[in-house]
Amino acid sequence: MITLENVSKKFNAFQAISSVSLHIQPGEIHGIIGASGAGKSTLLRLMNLLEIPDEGEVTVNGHTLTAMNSKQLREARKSIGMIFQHFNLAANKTVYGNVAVSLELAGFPKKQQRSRVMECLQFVGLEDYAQSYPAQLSGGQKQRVAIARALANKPQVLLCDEPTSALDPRTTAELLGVLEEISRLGVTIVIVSHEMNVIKSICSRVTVMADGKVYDTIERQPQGIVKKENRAQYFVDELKKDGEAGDA
Ligand SMILES: Nc1ncnc2c1ncn2[C@@H]1O[C@H](COP(=O)(O)OP(=O)(O)OP(=O)(O)O)[C@@H](O)[C@H]1O
Repeated sequence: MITLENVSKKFNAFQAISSVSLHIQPGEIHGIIGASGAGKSTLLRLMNLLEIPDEGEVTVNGHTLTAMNSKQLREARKSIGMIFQHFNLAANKTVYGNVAVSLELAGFPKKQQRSRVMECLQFVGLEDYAQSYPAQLSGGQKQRVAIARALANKPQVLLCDEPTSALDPRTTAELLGVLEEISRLGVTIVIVSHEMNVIKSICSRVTVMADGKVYDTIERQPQGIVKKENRAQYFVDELKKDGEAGDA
């Protein structure tokens, strides 16, 4: 679904990505993990050409993005959604407006916009918040709006850059559940995270990055998402665990 062939990227003299080749299969949830500065976010941004590689080829769903002109690239990007750590919502637009704008930019037929926006908000459980503004929402709800926006154009690929890093553990688990549902729709998901529990819970293949290179790619059985019904108890349980480790 996504193929990088010998992709490199420099920022001034700094080699952020060095000749990376990677193949992400259709329908998988692929994790990218590594130390801070290893090049994870840059690698993700190379997959939709938010960063233009200095060398190498990027192909998504059979289309070589690196061979496209800007008009062709705009068209190809409709099939690639993206979400970010800090949600990147427009503060002056309602929840509805934030989702609608991605349809407008993509030239989606006006008459069908309303039903598509509401369908996406329903998918993420926010249909009652259509007229709210981002400032009125929790972090988890904001990320759901960002997901609804990313899904509006029915992408085949969803790129996620540290999607849960600003969220508490319970909200993280709920968000990962939403990503699993999206995966079940057949969308290929790539998720950059420095949180090992996030990667372990939903990823079936994981690329470990180090110094701008692929250190290894691991196939694994996702552990599943541990959902805690009682948010306060989650914190108590975690703190007690730490105490036990200290006593040992
Ligand atoms: N636009 C940019 N201009 C200059 N340097 C950059 C730019 N973007 C990234 N870098 C540098 O490239 C390296 C890789 O950055 P990247 O954000 O991809 O790493 P990361 O593994 O995602 O790190 P983190 O987990 O801290 O977000 C870092 O040293 C970073 O400072």
